[in-house]
Amino acid sequence: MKVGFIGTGSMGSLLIDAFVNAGALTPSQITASSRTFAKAEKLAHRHPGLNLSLRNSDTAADSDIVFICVKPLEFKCVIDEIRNAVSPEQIVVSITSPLLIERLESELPCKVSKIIPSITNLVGSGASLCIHGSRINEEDRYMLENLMSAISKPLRVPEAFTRVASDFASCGPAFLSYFLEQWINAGAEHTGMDRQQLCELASEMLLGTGRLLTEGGFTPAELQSRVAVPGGITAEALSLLEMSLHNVFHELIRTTHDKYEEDVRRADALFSSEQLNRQQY
Ligand SMILES: NC(=O)C1=CN([C@@H]2O[C@H](COP(=O)(O)OP(=O)(O)OC[C@H]3O[C@@H](n4cnc5c(N)ncnc54)[C@H](O)[C@@H]3O)[C@@H](O)[C@H]2O)C=CC1
Ligand SMILES: O=C(O)[C@@H]1CCC=N1
Repeated sequence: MKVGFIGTGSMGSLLIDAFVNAGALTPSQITASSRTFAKAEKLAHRHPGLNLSLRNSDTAADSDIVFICVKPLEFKCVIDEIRNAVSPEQIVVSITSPLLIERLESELPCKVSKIIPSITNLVGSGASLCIHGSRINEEDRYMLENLMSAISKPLRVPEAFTRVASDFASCGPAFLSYFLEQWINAGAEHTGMDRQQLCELASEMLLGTGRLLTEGGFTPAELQSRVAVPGGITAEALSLLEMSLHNVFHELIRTTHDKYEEDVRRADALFSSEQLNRQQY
C-alpha cells in the first residue's frame, strides 16, 4: 500500500511521524509534498527512504490513499491540482472537517473519506473521527480504519456531528491544556510552589483521570461524587466552578459551531464561484 500526504505542516508531519513510529507504514511507502518544500525535506531527513515530490499531482498519482493535510481555504488549490491525477479506485482523505463529503465527491472522480485526527494520535492515543463517502466500500473502510487504529481509536461519526465530535477529540487537548495552564499559574502565584512541579502533578492527574474514564468504568458524574466528600473541600470548589462556568460550555459549543459554519461557507464558496463562472462563460 502506498500512502501520500499533501501538506506537511503540523498535522501532516504528525501523522507521518505517528504512522512510521508505530510501524504502520515504512518511509518507503510514503510520498509527501508541501507548499513549503523544506518542511517535507525535514521529514525525509527524519525518516530515510521517505519519497518527496515537488508536485501534489505526483503525490496523488503515486498513492493508493492520499491524506490532504491543508487548511480549509487551501483545499480548493489542492483539489484543482490533483483532480486529473486520481482515478476511481484511489482514496482521498480530508483531515479537515469543513470540507463536506458531498463537495469532495462532486469535485473528485475517486473515493473520498474524512478522517479527523487529533494531536493525541502522536502518542498512539485519542480518537480519530471517520466519515466515509458513498463510494467507500467495506474493504476500503477496513483498510482505512485499520491504518488509523495503529495510532488512534477510530470512531465512525455521522457528518452532521463532525463538529461536536471534533470539539472533544481534536480541539479538546487545547481546551483542557488552557484550563490546566490557568490553574497551574494560579497555584504557583498563590502559594509559591514551583510551576514545573505543579505541571507534573496536573499531567499525572489528567492521565489517571483519563484511565479511570476509559478503563476504570467511571462516568464524569461518578468521579465527581466519589472525590467530593460531602461537606468537604472538593465540594466547596465544585460549587464555585458550577456558578462560574455553567454557561461557558454552551458558549463554547456555539463558538466552535459558528466558526465551523463560516469555514464551510467560505470553503464551499471558492468552488461555487468557479462553477458559476464556468456556467456563465
Ligand atoms: N492542529 C490540529 O490539532 C488538527 C488540525 N486538523 C486540521 O488539519 C489541517 C491542517 O492543520 P495544521 O497542520 O495544523 O496546519 P498547518 O498550517 O501547520 O499545515 C498546513 C500545511 O499545508 C501546506 N500547504 C498549504 N497549501 C498547500 C498546497 N497547495 N500544496 C501543498 N501544501 C500546502 C502549508 O505549507 C502547511 O505546511 C487543518 O485543516 C485543521 O483543521 C485536524 C485535526 C487536528
Ligand atoms: O483549530 C482548528 O481549526 C483545528 C480543527 C481541530 C483542531 N484544530
